[in-house]
Amino acid sequence: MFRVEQQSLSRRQLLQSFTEISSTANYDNIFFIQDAKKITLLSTMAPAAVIAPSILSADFGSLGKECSDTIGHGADWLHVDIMDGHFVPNITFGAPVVTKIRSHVDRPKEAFGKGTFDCHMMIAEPKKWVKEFQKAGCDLYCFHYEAAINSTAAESPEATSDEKTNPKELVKYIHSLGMRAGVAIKPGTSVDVLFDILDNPDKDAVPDMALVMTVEPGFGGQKFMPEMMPKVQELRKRYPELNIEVDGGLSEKTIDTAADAGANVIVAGSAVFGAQSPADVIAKLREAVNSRR
Ligand SMILES: O=C(CO)[C@@H](O)[C@H](O)COP(=O)(O)O
Repeated sequence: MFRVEQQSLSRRQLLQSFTEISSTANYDNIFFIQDAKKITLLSTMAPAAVIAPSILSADFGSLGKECSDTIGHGADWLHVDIMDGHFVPNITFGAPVVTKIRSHVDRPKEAFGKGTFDCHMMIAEPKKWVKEFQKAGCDLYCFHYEAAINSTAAESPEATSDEKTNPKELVKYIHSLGMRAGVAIKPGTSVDVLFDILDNPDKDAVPDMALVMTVEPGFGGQKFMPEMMPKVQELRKRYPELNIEVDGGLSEKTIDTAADAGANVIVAGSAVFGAQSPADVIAKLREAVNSRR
């Protein structure tokens, strides 16, 4: 008869026999299925910190160099804010600029590796631009739930469609083009909308990351909204291994609140690009997250 058991004292020794487990595993969150003969590991560890500076706060006059310098300062990913002036009241840049800056940063060697371009698509028609951004070198295409459900399912800027975009189908489409997928929610959107998307038994349709906005999307340098933390806590409770990204107002002052709630992917624009030592800020943000694993 199988039973699920949470080990206490012997947990660490037990885990050391699983050679594939890293020595930094969070031993508190590990569950096993155990019977007389065998013990099977069910769940490993909370995901490690990922620091993703938002290049919205970089010097756009030398964006390529800003990107390579930021990776050199220890950033894991670059958070690339794409704004269309419709979904948000600001405009940044499109795929041609992403193509140019991509050549300044080595492509990640593995999924979610160093150099990942985390494209945060604050655009009204997310399905239309998937192929363009894939060609430009985007690794992780993160669209807004609110934009998807209010937009059409046309697959290119030239195409038209009356059909509405289904977020699950959009995730599948992004995956089919070899990218990772993220789904973002604005401050006014309930976290509940993500559960149906994340609980899908069709794994191709399940996003690789959830982004909880901690400011209204559109501009850098805004004040962090701690009232968004219950959304992060709920996601972390339900999905211990999910990449949960927070974006807006993250700094050395607010990181503890976000890390306590369970966020592991930290976007920071003005805090990194406005710092005397971006490397120190990146290291402190990372330490705050990893110290809670
Ligand atoms: O998506 C956005 C704004 O819409 C963010 O990525 C900001 O660029 C973050 O900037 P800071 O709040 O960290 O300065």
